[in-house]
Amino acid sequence: MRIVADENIPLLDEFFADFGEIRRLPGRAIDRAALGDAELLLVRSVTRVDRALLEGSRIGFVGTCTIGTDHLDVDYLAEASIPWSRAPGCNARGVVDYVLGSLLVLAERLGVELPQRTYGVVGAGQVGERLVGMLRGLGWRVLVCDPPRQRAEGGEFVDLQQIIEQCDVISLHTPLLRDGELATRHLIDAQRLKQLRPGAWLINASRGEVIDTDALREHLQQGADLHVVLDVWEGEPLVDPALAALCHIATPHIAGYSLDGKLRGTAQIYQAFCRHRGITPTLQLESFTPERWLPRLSIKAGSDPAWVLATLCRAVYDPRRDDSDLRRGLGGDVQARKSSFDLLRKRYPMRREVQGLEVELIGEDAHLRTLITALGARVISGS
Ligand SMILES: NC(=O)c1ccc[n+]([C@@H]2O[C@H](COP(=O)([O-])OP(=O)(O)OC[C@H]3O[C@@H](n4cnc5c(N)ncnc54)[C@H](O)[C@@H]3O)[C@@H](O)[C@H]2O)c1
Ligand SMILES: O=C(O)[C@H](O)[C@H](O)COP(=O)(O)O
Repeated sequence: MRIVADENIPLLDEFFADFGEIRRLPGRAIDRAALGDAELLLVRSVTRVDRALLEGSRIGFVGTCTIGTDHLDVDYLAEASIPWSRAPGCNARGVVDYVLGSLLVLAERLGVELPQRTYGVVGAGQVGERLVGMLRGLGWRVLVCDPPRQRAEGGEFVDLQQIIEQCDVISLHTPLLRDGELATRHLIDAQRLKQLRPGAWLINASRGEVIDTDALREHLQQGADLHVVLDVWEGEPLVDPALAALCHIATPHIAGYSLDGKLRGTAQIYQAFCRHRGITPTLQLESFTPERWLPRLSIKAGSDPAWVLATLCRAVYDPRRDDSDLRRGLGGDVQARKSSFDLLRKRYPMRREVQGLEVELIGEDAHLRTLITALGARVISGS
């Protein structure tokens, strides 16, 4: 069997070489001609998988090693009876680390106490739910908007208008849905931007199109009292330099780019393909996951909780590095800027997740134990 795969999928040989010959290509270069007589297509989010790509091909299974599926024409895949799979939740924790890292940067820059703010999470699936759990675990006030879940479960959800009116920090975690009653394209539009609370923070690590970014740029250019973090952009890989200049943090769609998240994505698609073939999976992700360069930290009971929060998060990830890398690439012509965006993603340095970090707590401190646990790190009692 021949396999065509995005070259940015890690562990391709380890998980898929036994199934056939793998042709690796930049995701944006995978077209009908490149598929040839391949039967298995493995993509990430930058390959549009639709009729134009697949009609007349021999592709019998599509796996996307991502959470998002807006690059797949799932109606066409159903019509053509081509099974497909995605990797739910694979990099959700990385996105949570990104949001937390961004909150720390904004708090420091603006001189704000994070526990005093009201947080609004829009979309409470794999990413949003983890974020809500962490923020509430820290004892912070969080409102959650997720109409599909609200309909299915009832419970304590609010609508988007309440989030806009009551929250100081809004973090977007919906899928990109272009049509229908629940469409999320331009969910945050010019009108909603104007309704945000003065001094609000707006974080988007979902998909660029969830915000009307022309409206956002104009709003910021008019001097709006709004602080913005953008990981995702309308028109990627092209970033609007004028908008980036007005953001506190601007990054090249890497919120979920922890090594753990990427490896999980490949492993989940391997498992899905095994199921599709009726094969029992034999490979385990753990055998391919490298040791962490920083497996453990020690924290003394009685330490300042704000210091502990920042220390644990930044021991693992600080979005300012990615922000600075993106900004360096915004000066050239359109082609150079697109290449820079893609290159930053292709050569992304190894980053682990806060989850999995071991923290030795020296002495007993119930408050710090709760805080460390809320972050997803593992507390080990020290003497
Ligand atoms: N920047 C990154 O690196 C990165 C990484 C992972 C995921 N993402 C994006 O984040 C999105 C969310 O990821 P996830 O794993 O939580 O997805 P998910 O499918 O688990 O959850 C999405 C949630 O959004 C809710 N939702 C749908 N329409 C909504 C609406 N109109 N308003 C409010 N909520 C709505 C759904 O009910 C669901 O609970 C993905 O679809 C992907 O596009 C980005
Ligand atoms: O949907 C996802 O899983 C993320 O947005 C993912 O991290 C995107 O990364 P890409 O597939 O573009 O490498």
